Amino acid sequence: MAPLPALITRENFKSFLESFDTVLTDCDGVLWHEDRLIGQAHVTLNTLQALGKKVFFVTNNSTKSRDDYVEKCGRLGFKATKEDILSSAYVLAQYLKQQGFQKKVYVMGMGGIVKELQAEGIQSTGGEPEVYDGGSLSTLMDKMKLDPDVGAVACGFDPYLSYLKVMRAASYLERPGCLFLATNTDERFPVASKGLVYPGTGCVVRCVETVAERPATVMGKPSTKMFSVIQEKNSLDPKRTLMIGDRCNTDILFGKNCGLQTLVVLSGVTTQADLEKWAASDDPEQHALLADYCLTQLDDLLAFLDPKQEQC
Ligand SMILES: C[C@H](OP(=O)(O)O)C(=O)O
Ligand SMILES: [Mg+2]
Repeated sequence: MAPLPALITRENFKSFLESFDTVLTDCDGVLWHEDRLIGQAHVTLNTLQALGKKVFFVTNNSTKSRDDYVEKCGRLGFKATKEDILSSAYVLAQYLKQQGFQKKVYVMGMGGIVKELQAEGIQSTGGEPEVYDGGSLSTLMDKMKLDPDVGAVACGFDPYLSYLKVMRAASYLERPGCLFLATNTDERFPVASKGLVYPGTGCVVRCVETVAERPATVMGKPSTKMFSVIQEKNSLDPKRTLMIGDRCNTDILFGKNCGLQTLVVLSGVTTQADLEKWAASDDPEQHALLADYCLTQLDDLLAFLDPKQEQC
């Protein structure tokens, strides 16, 4: 057994608010679902910023560049500069920069990865559809040409996942020293409608890992790399930093791996039933998924915050 996350109430709100200086907030499932704002998440963060809290946006979503996220945040009413945004695509490009990587990257993913690599002067190939045309495997082998300059494979969310792309990635990974990087391994996107399930980046990464017979190095949450990149330009006190997320095996685990306070919201993938299952378990790995605090959704805080910052 383990204690459930504490609900934030009028009684404990003041001590909660005074316990942190910085917020790291997840995006999909906390702030928005694709392009749809979740409640008044923007008013909540803007109010916290007006109270002097520093806010960083930390997303495993590699489909967009930081510039794209600055535009999205502005459009949805959030206050964010490029320096406030950490995406898994940005962390991947920083990782290769720190490795002094000079070759080319084969990208299974979208524009976010390509743009962040370009920003660091790193060349890439891939990033577009490659569809199997029904030919024999030997025909495929004859037709497939590999780029001699590729020295790394980067797997991100790729809606054009295909047999040929997995074949290409795994073939590059046969090369001695070829790096194998993944932006994240989230199993699903936190968008559920009409009983449909939206596969996340995890299916792309696990597919290539299976064929390559080797694990990828994961850049996004729960890895602490995202926090290390923030700390290169800031000196945050982990104990006075709050991580807010909707997925416990990435966001909350990331917060715990970095020594942060953690708050889970139930507006994304995690449900109250999940929390009760993990709390009732005897498995320490399930206990590790339990956050310090819980809210149904982020803007529940507005019940205690006055958007005009007149504290109750
Ligand atoms: C859903 C997740 O994005 P995040 O919740 O980290 O913003 C992802 O892109 O797989
Ligand atoms: Mg999320």
